[in-house]
Amino acid sequence: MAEEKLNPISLDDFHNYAYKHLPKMIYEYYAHGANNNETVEQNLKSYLKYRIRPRVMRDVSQIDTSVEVFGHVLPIPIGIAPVAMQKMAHISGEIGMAKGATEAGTLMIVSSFSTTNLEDIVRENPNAFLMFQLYVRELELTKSMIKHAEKNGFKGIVLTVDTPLVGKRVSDKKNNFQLPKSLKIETLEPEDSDSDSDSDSDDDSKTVISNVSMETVQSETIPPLKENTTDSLSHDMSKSLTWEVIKKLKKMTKLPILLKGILTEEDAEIALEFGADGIIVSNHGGRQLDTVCTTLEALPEIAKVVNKRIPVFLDGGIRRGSDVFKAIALGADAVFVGRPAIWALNAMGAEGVKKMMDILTEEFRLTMALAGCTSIDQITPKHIQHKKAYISSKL
Ligand SMILES: Cc1cc2nc3c(=O)[nH]c(=O)nc-3n(C[C@H](O)[C@H](O)[C@H](O)COP(=O)(O)O)c2cc1C
Ligand SMILES: CCCCC(=O)C(=O)O
Repeated sequence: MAEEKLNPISLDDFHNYAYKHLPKMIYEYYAHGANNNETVEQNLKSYLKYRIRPRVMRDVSQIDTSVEVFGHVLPIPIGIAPVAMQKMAHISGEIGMAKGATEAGTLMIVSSFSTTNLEDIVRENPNAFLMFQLYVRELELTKSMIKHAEKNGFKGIVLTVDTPLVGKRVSDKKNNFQLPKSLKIETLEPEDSDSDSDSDSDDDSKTVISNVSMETVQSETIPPLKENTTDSLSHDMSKSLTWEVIKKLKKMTKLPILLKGILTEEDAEIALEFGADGIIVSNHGGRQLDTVCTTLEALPEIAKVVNKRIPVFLDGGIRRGSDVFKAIALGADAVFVGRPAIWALNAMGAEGVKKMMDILTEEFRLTMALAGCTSIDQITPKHIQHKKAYISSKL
């Protein structure tokens, strides 16, 4: 019997679909996090700890949800976070994701674990607004990945700073997670041509970008690349990153460099000192260190210390328009979604991604209207309150 076409009303509908249709190993790779999944759950729950303080009688007949991000006006303050290996979710993979994002008019960050090469993503989506997520590896490969992104018109480099080692992914170990053999990480091949590897004469091709020699890294009990487990796929990611890397990256590219995975005001301050162009407050969707603070909890101290000097974004647990509203009220310039985009891609390909963004946008627009805000800059900390403030000590 032909299956009925999904008619999603909320983001949960895409998730339910993916839960039913994806093989367990793939579903759990996408859905789960590190250790007990505590942070995965708390990321979601933290939005419910805040109540909206709506203002009324404000003529909300016209609502402007647009926002400017690095000189690009986006119709909505919601982009797509980098998620690895998207062809496991849908045959169209990163091409379908970029198509859905572009049709929604928004930005997609392509993972450096992309199962589609950058040329193909861009050829199929010439108008896409794309940034490239970087895991630092050996110097020449890192440089070549950045040049490759530049050559393909990417508009920013998103350096992930929370993954010197991959978190303990219990489900992946139980399921013996492997990228299916028919798929490949397409972004890890060094450029065959014009990587201007000899442009910086002080570079040593044997060095990882962060002081440790590649030979040292190889000798640190790194398993040979026989399998496509997350551990083997990540075997050459730098474990010795320090802040100095930002200076090195800035010499390699003029593109804005955003740091993804900042959770404290101390690190936000250092990020500014080292010239970061943007911060993404992220705990990697709960996949790295379990029981860290949720991103909504971390946001206010970071927004305060940054004080609008560079944009501050947030990802983690955004599932409803009211979540977007709360993150903006606490200081985010815009937010990103990870898993919801994967579930939507799985259910309906590019069309699903566009539909998911439309649903989230409509919920966000409605939240703005019912809270009395007609533009993003009208959303302030006064529009939300921690629920504790409403609960008397007797309750
Ligand atoms: C399956 C999966 C793969 C991910 N892959 C990457 C990645 O390659 N690089 C990265 O920086 N973050 C990666 N992330 C983290 C996301 O960019 C983002 O921080 C997180 O998914 C946000 O939480 P959400 O899924 O609740 O929206 C991944 C997340 C998931 C769920
Ligand atoms: C080795 C990491 C793989 C991609 C990733 O960042 C994730 O699965 O969270």
